[in-house]
Amino acid sequence: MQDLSSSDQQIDPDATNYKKIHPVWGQERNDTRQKERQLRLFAHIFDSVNEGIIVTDADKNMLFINPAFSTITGYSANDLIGKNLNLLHLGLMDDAFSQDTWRSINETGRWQGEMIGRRKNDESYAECLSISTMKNELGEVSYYIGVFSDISERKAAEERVAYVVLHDFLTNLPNGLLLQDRLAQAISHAGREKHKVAVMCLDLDHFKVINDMLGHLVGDKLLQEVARRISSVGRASDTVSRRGGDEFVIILPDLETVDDAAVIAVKLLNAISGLCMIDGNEIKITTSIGISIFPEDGCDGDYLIKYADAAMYHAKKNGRNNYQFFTNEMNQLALERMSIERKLRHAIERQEFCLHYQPQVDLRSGRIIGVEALLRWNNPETGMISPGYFIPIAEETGLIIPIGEWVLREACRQNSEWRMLGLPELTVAVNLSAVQFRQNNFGEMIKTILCENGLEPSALELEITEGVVMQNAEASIALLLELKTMGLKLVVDDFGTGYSSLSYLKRFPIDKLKIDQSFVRDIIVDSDDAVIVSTIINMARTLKLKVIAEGVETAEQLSFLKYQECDEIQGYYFSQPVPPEKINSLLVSGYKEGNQWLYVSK
Ligand SMILES: Nc1nc2c(ncn2[C@@H]2O[C@@H]3COP(=O)(O)O[C@H]4[C@@H](O)[C@H](n5cnc6c(=O)[nH]c(N)nc65)O[C@@H]4COP(=O)(O)O[C@H]3[C@H]2O)c(=O)[nH]1
Repeated sequence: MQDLSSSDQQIDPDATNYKKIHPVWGQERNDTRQKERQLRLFAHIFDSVNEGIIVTDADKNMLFINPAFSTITGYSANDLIGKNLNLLHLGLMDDAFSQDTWRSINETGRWQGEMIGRRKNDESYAECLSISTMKNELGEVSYYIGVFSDISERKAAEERVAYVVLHDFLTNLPNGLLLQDRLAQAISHAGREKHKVAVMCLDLDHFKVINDMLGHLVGDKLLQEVARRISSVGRASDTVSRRGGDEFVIILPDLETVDDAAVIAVKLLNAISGLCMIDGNEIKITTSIGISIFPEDGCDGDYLIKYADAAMYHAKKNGRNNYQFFTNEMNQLALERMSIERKLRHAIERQEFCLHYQPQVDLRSGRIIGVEALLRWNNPETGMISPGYFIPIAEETGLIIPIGEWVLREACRQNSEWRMLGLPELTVAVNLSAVQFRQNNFGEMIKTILCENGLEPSALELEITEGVVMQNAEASIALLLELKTMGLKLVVDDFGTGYSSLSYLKRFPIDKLKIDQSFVRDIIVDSDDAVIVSTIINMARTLKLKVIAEGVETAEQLSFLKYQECDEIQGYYFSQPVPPEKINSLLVSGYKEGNQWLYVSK
């Protein structure tokens, strides 16, 4: 114990003799010895604990410190004794603390809390401190006793955890959780100051394609570079956060006018759209931005983000690389989507779905050799709803899983019914969404459905769009192989719109390419499209794949495709998608009016 008041201790020379001669004094001597032992024990505790201990007099002049105090703070007893406490704990002695806390310590006799201390080398540290008083017989404070531990490491660990919980690991930007908190603060502050807050949702254009083509490592570096560019625009008080994927949300607090947000949006578009060099790849990226404004569009943070998201969606539809402010019309669209989603949840059980079938014709024989099943939704309140509208909603909400299974089951049931009627054998092609394609046990489900309907696998063709197959090409190859091994036929749909490389095409275990109708539409008037179509046909031939052209509407388109030796066609020229009973008659009579093109099935 470092006793700094230099109190002297008297040592008893022979306690035993004393006790023999003066029994009462002997008792007193015993008590004194016990007290001495106790004192030594307390001194030992004082010296050996890990907590720092400091004792001051009533004027806060330091009297004692223990060794742990020196270890933690770096101060020796000589540095401190006789000096005032304010030398050490600036926080402890500042105005606010002294007024409130010292009063409370004097009244209640104790206080505990966390504060920042300062070591001798001027480094600050976090400590957990408790102060108690020792009073005299008159109730006046004689000593203050402070006991504290250094909690800097624990605090740093807590701060690290809090940081990880609130930040995005890839870009170190605030994540969605911190964003919500900052947005709530920005709204309440702007509400008081009668200012505006802008919420911006940014989504990179075609990021998925870059990620797929150049790999995730490049994709990640690109996101880091974009995060850096976004953060370089605007003020320090703005919050730039990453919500996941290639989506960023920015909060601009305390704006005077809506125009200020437009100015920042333009700066962001420019900042992001410069060329990026990543691992030797020159990448040009653009972004689409949606903006909502507090208080004009609403006062609820979640809604403001949703509205900015809806506006961003609009910017994408508007040709990308632009910004859009949220409007009530967009709100209307968002509400409409929500209502469709609600209705879609009950469409299967309410038997509102049916399939129409569009014939696929072999150009050499002129026969219908297959049909494509196309989903139709007839809702009693809204009437017919186009699959182009509701399928994306079903995909986003996951409803495509039960709906897709219903389509597969119904298409196989219908095919089996046609065969039982003795009609020519057809393959039925069914469209698959990305979510279905990557669904667990998808192969098993198809096996069960085929088995239930007594169909061999070659009676079913699965159409998967080029974009879906290329999303994760290596994983797609494995999935396609599994389906191919089962004996199913596989078609790459909308071919030409994606970014398939020849090397991948060679490795995909597919049977057929379906040329997207956007190329077929203009083959007669647009020489570029004509070249694309004839190239795809030649490439398919080289790779020993069949090729089908969709969206054939005119005799001229048909002649061109025949001349290019395309294998199959599908389109309004021969037939629109029709209910199944119409297919029965087409299979039997199989002709097109005007006799320009005559098909017979048998
Ligand atoms: N202008 C023109 N259009 C033609 C012609 N021939 C066929 N079409 C239309 O083109 C679309 C072809 O289907 P898709 O590209 O797979 O595109 C489909 C497909 O992506 C999706 N879809 C339809 N049914 C299903 C389904 O059961 N599951 C999934 N996942 N998607 C489906 O919805 C999309 C739109 O389907 P639909 O509205 O039925 O539209 C169909 C069809 O009616 C033509 O000569 N000219």
